[in-house]
Formats: sequence, structure tokens, C-alpha cells
Amino acid sequence: MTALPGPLWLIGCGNMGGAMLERWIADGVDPRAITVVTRSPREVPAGVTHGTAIPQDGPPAVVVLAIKPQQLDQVAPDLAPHIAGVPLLISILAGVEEAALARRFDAATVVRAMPNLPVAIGEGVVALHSHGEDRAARDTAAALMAPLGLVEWIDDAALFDAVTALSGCGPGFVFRFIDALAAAGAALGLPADQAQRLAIATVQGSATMAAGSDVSPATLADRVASPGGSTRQGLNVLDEGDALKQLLSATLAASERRNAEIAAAARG
Ligand SMILES: NC(=O)C1=CN([C@@H]2O[C@H](COP(=O)(O)OP(=O)(O)OC[C@H]3O[C@@H](n4cnc5c(N)ncnc54)[C@H](OP(=O)(O)O)[C@@H]3O)[C@@H](O)[C@H]2O)C=CC1
Ligand SMILES: O=C(O)[C@@H]1CCC=N1
Repeated sequence: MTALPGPLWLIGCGNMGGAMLERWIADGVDPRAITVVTRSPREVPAGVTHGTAIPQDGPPAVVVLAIKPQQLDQVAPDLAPHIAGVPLLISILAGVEEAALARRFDAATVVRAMPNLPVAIGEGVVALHSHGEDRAARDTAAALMAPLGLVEWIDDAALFDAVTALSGCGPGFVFRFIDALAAAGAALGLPADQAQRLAIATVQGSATMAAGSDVSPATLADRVASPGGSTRQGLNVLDEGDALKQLLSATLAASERRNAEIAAAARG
């Protein structure tokens, strides 16, 4: 269970803010310490306060900014005066840099966090970066993210767009892969619902095994492929001209570029 240093305001609570909130509550964070602000009414877990306007009793101990990057300049003018002096501002906005946040908000420490959707079940990834050197604030940010999954500090801010592409966007790519694996099985004649179950369980088991293995995923792939067998024939298709690697390189590069564009827009 995460002990909050005081009230936490969650500004924006859609797909990702909602996933984080769900996990915090499941982990035992005191719901009475959390205030959620969105534009429209929404259900929140029992004990959590929800409003459609910025509370007047700030600053809280922690603000978590979970709106879309494109919504930053609608939110900032209203929010900034009410959180002036906040000890810790955590932003999950893809692309938006600490300097862009510091220009809009007076916060003692700004931490960028990049979660991914499986945080909802405590099996996500949260990358963190901060130029702030306040140890207590950094520890608070890391402790808040700990129940969400694997937490990793990224030392070089310049790599944050890359990490966003890999682990922030990554579940989208993996879900698409599972869907394609199932569709390929269905194309071979399996009932679609059964193909989907098999594809999900195959990816789940393979990821769990890779996570617990002392050899690399590449070595594990070779262990599936008996010489002269059917896996090798399939891998030959993926490996021809590094087809899969090329495809994923282009995929991550496209996402990274988009994050850089968002960063440039937020710099103003
Ligand atoms: N989705 C993902 O997998 C990931 C998302 N992120 C980041 O998380 C952030 C949110 O993304 P996501 O959850 O997908 O987006 P959503 O559109 O699902 O959620 C946005 C939230 O912001 C609220 N909001 C919008 N405008 C305002 C406002 N003026 N005042 C208060 N609340 C407002 C919305 O409320 P309402 O519905 O009432 O308008 C909604 O709750 C983004 O910055 C994104 O980069 C990071 C990692 C992964
Ligand atoms: O697609 C997006 O912009 C966000 C950032 C990472 C995942 N989703």
C-alpha cells in the first residue's frame, strides 16, 4: 500500500488516468486523499472526490496531470494559480518536456512519468525522469508508481520520447500483434474466438517465460524452433530481410517522431 504525503489531485482521468487510479485504489491508497478533476461527470471509486472544476483549497501535496498534451493550454491557465508551490507535479503527457511544464506551473519538483495501459492490473511499465534533485520528491514519485508495475528512471531526458514509443505505446503494438496472430490462425480455419483465446494465452505464457528466463528472448525463440521443423519455416518469414525488425523499427520511429512533434508544439 502506498502512503500519500497528503492530498493528490488527478487532473484528467480517461484511459490512462483511470487505469492508474484503479490500481492505486486496488493497492490500498486512501481514496479520501484523492481528488479527480475532469470536464464531464464520471464514476470514481468509493471515497474518491470528483469535480468538474479545479478545487479551491490547493495546493495539494501531489498533482498528477493526465490530460492529453493538446489539452494542456486549456487546463493550465485555470489550474496553475490553484497549485502554485505544489511540492510535486507528475505529468504523464507524452512528448511534453519538463521545461514546458515548468513554464506553465510553479512546482517545486516536476517529474515526467510514462506509464502504459497494463498499469491497471499492476503489470505495467512506468518510466520516470526529472531534473529535480529533491530526493524526497523523487522517492514519493517512485513510490506512487511502484504498485503500477516496473518502474525505471531514465537518466537522459532526450531518451524519453524513445521510451514513450517502446513501453508507453508498446501495448498498442502488442495488442495489434495478438489480433494479427489470432486472425492468421482463423485464416487457417480455426474458429475466430478459439484463435483469439489461443493467441492471447500464447503471448501471455511466452512473456511470462521470457520474464523469468535467464536466457534472451532470441535464444528462447531458437528453443522453439527444432532444426528442420515448422517453427523455423515460420521464423524464416519473419527474419527474411529482417522483416519484423524493420517493421518494428519503423513503428517505434514513427511514434518517437510524433512525440517530438508534440514536444515542439508544447515548447510554443
Ligand atoms: N492511453 C495510454 O495508453 C497512455 C496515455 N498517456 C498519456 O496520458 C494522457 C491521457 O491520455 P488518455 O487517458 O489516453 O486520454 P483520454 O482522452 O482518455 O483522457 C483525457 C482526460 O482528460 C480530461 N480532460 C480534458 N480536458 C480537461 C479539462 N479542461 N479539465 C479537466 N480534465 C480534462 C478528460 O475528461 P473528459 O472526459 O471529461 O473530457 C479525460 O478524463 C495523455 O497525455 C497521454 O499522452 C501516456 C501513456 C499511455
Ligand atoms: O498514443 C499516445 O499519444 C499515448 C502516449 C503513449 C501511449 N499513448
